Amino acid sequence: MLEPVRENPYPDSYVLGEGPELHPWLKPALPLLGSWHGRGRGGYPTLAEDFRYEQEITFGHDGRPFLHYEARAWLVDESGTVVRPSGREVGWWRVTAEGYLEALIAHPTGIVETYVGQVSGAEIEMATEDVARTPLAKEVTGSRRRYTVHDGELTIVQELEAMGQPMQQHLVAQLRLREV
Ligand code: HEM
Repeated sequence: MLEPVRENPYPDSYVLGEGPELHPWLKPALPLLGSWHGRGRGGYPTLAEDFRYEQEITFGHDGRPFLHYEARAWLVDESGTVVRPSGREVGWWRVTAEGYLEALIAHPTGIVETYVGQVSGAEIEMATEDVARTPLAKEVTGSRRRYTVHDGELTIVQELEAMGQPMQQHLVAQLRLREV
């Protein structure tokens, strides 16, 4: 018989003041903490049509100087009716005292991106250092992201260099913090 195992003593926290104390290096990224929910629009020159989506994003921490990140999106039509699941990604955002940021983001589409960027005030900018792809993945060669928190709203603009196209916008979304 196996000994009973205790509960994980280091659960992630998504709310400031609950769970482990926030690592001081994460202070610049503090506005991101929590669970966000909102809507976006996207398109790309290789696609026949633009699209709309809804998205939920969570940023949590376990007291160490990195954020656990997860984002899930699903397509909706013009009237807001749910169409099907879409982009999904998980990762780690590593932040230093100076607000330097390194992120690792993995996609179920066979792509892993590493980013470097900067957290300054309520704005985060990052660009890919590397994009690794499995043999079946689509050709993505680079990406840039900007996250801005203003008046309780998180705006995300994402540019993509893929399918032989130059870097240009694929996604823009606005989200609000959701109580957990
Ligand atoms: C909110 C997240 C995202 C949503 C809602 C989204 C949505 C879409 C949609 C609807 C398409 C058209 C094909 C289809 O119907 O599935 C598409 C294509 C594509 N997306 Fe995204 N996407 C997201 C994130 C990403 C990310 C993070 C990347 C890169 C890592 C990416 C790269 C691509 C590529 C390469 C294509 C294919 C273009 C082509 O086949 O010509 N997408 N996306």
